[in-house]
Amino acid sequence: MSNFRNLHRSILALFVVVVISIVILAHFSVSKIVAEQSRAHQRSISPAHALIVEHLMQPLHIAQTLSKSQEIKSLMQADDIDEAAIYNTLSRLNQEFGFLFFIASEKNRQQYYSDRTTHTLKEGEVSWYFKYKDVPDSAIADIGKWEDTHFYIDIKIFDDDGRFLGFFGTGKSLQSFIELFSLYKAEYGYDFIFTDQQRNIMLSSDPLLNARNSTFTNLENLPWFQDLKADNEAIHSLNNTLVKVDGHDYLIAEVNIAPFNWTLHLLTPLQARQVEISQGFIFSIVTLLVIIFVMFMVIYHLLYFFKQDMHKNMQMDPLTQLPNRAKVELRFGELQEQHVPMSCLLVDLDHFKSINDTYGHNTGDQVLVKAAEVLQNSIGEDDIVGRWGGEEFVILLPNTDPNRAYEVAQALRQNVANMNLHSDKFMMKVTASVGVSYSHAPNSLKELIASADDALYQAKRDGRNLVRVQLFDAA
Ligand SMILES: Nc1nc2c(ncn2[C@@H]2O[C@H](COP(=O)(O)OP(=O)(O)OP(=O)(O)O)[C@@H](O)[C@H]2O)c(=O)[nH]1
Repeated sequence: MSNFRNLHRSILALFVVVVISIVILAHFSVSKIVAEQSRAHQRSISPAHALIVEHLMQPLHIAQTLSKSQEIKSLMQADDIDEAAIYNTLSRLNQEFGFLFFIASEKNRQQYYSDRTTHTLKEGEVSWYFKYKDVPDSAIADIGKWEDTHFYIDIKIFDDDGRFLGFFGTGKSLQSFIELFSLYKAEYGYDFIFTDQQRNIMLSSDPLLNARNSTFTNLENLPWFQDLKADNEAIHSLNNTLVKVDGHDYLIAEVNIAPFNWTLHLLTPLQARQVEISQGFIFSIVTLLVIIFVMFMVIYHLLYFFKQDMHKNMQMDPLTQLPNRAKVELRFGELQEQHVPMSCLLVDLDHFKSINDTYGHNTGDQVLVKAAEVLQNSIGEDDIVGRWGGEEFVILLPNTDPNRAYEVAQALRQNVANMNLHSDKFMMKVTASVGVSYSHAPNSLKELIASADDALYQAKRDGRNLVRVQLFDAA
């Protein structure tokens, strides 16, 4: 019963451990996945912001700051435009900041670049100047100079009286953006698409989408946008939209670049993220399965040992720790199968009732334990001693003839009589009577015991503390 309680407790403890492990593991798995995702997101978004700040905002701010300088204003409002002075200023700025700078003068309708080239701003030939001149915005981002496509920031310059003097600005070769984007894409897998308000693609990490000879690709003409349109007529925002580009899933994040009235569409490839997440899940599930498997093995072994233990206990006499009747019968069966001839001894303590009555049941128990020990020590390794019931013990002596069995019985009777049972309170004398039977080929233990019992009865009748033999042979 106590074994069962122990097993019950162990299984309960294991169950609690499994549940706690699963909860902890689930918690750590989710945390790990979230952390991994946040890290990946951070790792890719931060450089995206850095890229926008460094390559779009910084030129804008530099151009805006420089456009407020008196030097630029003076050069542009002079009655006689000093071309040499303009070139000197622009090339000095170019050396200082590393960008291309330009001045587009309203006075003489000429555009001067820091590389000391000039363009005449003739209506009908140069569209941007006349297009942006009349718009209310003071800073405009544009793509132009088609033979070597550039990204331009055009800042309007006015004199102190508010008269329009032209544009001052910076430019950056589109090729340099393409190189930047491809580096970024190779490292983080993200795609960029910058669009203006009409969804014309101004810049993109896909070189095929960038403007060529004043022809812009419109975002709405892209196949994946067409697919979206098929499902949803009016698409105002693409933020958090899932799209399929060339058979791969992408998630779009939109970033508004207010100073240019542009929108950046950041396309996140989901496949890589899915792989990362599924790797995280697979790791967690494998760990979970390993834990469950280990727990299963522990429980399995626990049950196995419990069963062994139970089985052992079920075949043991709890008081004397000798095999009980069932175990003796089992051992007899094994010997019988091998046709082993054997002697059987039935040992009964004499007047045991009076021991109980005189000294109490506990002392009686101690006598039984002591007698069991003496009997065990009086027989050989291959012999079997068990408690047959009450104060009666059975001994099987395989391959032992009646003469030898008689000698063994006499010796153990003597040993019992010599048992040391003295204590401060009493001096006790215990003896045992022994009945011996023998069979060359025993048919059943019952018959063998019955003969030994007859012999034991004779021993009792003849005065106790005696050995009597009754031979028995199976027919
Ligand atoms: N202390 C104790 N006593 C037991 C146990 N099993 C049986 N007994 C007692 O053993 C006694 C056996 O008594 P009887 O069968 O009359 O035999 P006896 O007194 O030994 O007399 P004889 O066998 O004729 O010599 C009974 O009083 C039982 O209660 C046990 O496990 N512990």
